[in-house]
Amino acid sequence: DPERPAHVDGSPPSKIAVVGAGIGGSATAHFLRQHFGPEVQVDVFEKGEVGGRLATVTVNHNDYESGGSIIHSLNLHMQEFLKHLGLKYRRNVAGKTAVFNGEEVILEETDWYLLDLFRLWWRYGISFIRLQMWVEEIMEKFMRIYKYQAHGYAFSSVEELLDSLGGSGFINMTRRPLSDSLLELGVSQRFIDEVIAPVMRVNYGQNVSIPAFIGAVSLAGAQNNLWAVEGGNKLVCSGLLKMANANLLQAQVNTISPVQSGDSIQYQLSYTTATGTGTELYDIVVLAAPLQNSVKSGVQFQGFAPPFDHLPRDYHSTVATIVHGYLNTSFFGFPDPRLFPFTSILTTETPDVFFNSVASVCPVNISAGFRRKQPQEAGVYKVFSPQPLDKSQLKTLFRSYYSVQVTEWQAYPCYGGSQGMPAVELHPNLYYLNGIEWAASAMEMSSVAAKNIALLAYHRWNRQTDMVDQRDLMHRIKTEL
Ligand SMILES: Cc1cc2nc3c(=O)[nH]c(=O)nc-3n(C[C@H](O)[C@H](O)[C@H](O)COP(=O)(O)OP(=O)(O)OC[C@H]3O[C@@H](n4cnc5c(N)ncnc54)[C@H](O)[C@@H]3O)c2cc1C
Ligand SMILES: CC(C)=CCC/C(C)=C/CC/C(C)=C/CSC[C@H](N)C(=O)O
Repeated sequence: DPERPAHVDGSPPSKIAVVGAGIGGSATAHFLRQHFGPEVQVDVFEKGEVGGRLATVTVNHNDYESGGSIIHSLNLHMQEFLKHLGLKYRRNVAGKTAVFNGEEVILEETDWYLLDLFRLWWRYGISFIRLQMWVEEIMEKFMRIYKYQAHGYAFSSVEELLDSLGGSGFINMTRRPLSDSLLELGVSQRFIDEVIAPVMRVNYGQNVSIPAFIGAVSLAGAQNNLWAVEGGNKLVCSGLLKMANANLLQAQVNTISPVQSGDSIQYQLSYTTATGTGTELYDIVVLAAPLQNSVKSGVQFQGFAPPFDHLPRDYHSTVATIVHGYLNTSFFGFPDPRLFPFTSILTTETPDVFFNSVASVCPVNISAGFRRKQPQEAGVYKVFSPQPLDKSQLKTLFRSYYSVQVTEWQAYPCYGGSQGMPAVELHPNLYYLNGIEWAASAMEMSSVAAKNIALLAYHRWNRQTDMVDQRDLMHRIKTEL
């Protein structure tokens, strides 16, 4: 690559910038430190709060997750972070889920696993077993990434990364509607409408025409082996920045422009802080914030055009409303709240249903002896909806309430369509992390992308082409010591 500056003398970079201190940017800072060593200066720019889409709100002296909340037991980067940081797991407190179609509860969990299985089989045939096997197989292939990354392999694009894990099957899954894949698998339309669609609504606020790959990730997020971080998931971000010995700059990056200096290229970042503006030069830059207009990162590129004709479609608005009050169980067909057995209600795709889900939520610090509130008591609930709830909608869901806190997120990509993934390499030493969200948006996906970019930046800097985009990695790593 003639454009790429040679660092054949082996000199390490002296300054690296990361834009964004969500889980993607914080994990990038951590992995960059691991790979480039203790000498390099790592500056992390954050215009808002450390954590980004990992955030909490306080209700009645307790904190609750308002953004990214659950982590899968096989999300190994997130697990590693916890171990390194000495943070603790917070397990999901068991509770029962039901599906509501706007008029009545059409599916409910019971206390008996066998009875639930029997009911599912009775209603949907063997759809749920087929589905479980499908998700397991995808998870198993996805987990190859940890081995590849442990061996130091990197990928120059999201497509290359997915291809190495699941071949063209994975790439096709990013382009094909979930419903088509499931019907082909033999999953019944009724199961799709009554189970799959409600899961897609609660997790990604979208319908079953989202691509099959993100659909599979969403289904993994509905399994029962989930956890969160005691004290709040955002603690991982602040912990990683500290462990990486990164300099956190409370500033909005406005422009990034390449500057030729001798044989090499550096990047000038211009930024705004609370007290003024500044510029700074870096050898390597990682952009760990979505670039779509609706997300308002505000970053402009000057002096070059990044290699996307146009960015894929926009981000999807999801509103998280945290209510402290009394659930109106009558609305779900249970006039006596003492007889309401559910902690989460999911909804089907029905025109009049104005919310995606409502669930009783636990605080991020669960003390010993914690118990969920009964529906006849005042409790804390999280409602996901595409639009902010108006007064009458709140009155429909709650008999009365003490407080309402609303967070409007530009939450995840608007999935669908067959656009490709945004590039990872925007310029020789300028990388973009959040393209991976177009395959699937989750904490672990940003962490996988962070490790990949740190490895890629390291190999590119040292011109180690044999560690990038290698084929047949399963076979190769078996033969490596
Ligand atoms: C409501 C909700 C629920 C979710 N639930 C889950 C879940 O249960 N499990 C799961 O795994 N995932 C979940 N997710 C998805 C998950 O939260 C995201 O995929 C993940 O947090 C993305 O992290 P990130 O660091 O890549 O991006 P972000 O968290 O968006 O971080 C980007 C950061 O960059 C900063 N920034 C932007 N522009 C600039 C600039 N110009 N200069 C400086 N800083 C800038 C932003 O302020 C932000 O802090 C959920 C998301 C939402 C919104
Ligand atoms: C990346 C892989 C392989 C698995 C991740 C599975 C996972 C944890 C998916 C979560 C998806 C997601 C965006 C959930 C949002 S809503 C979460 C929860 N129901 C809530 O109430 O906040």
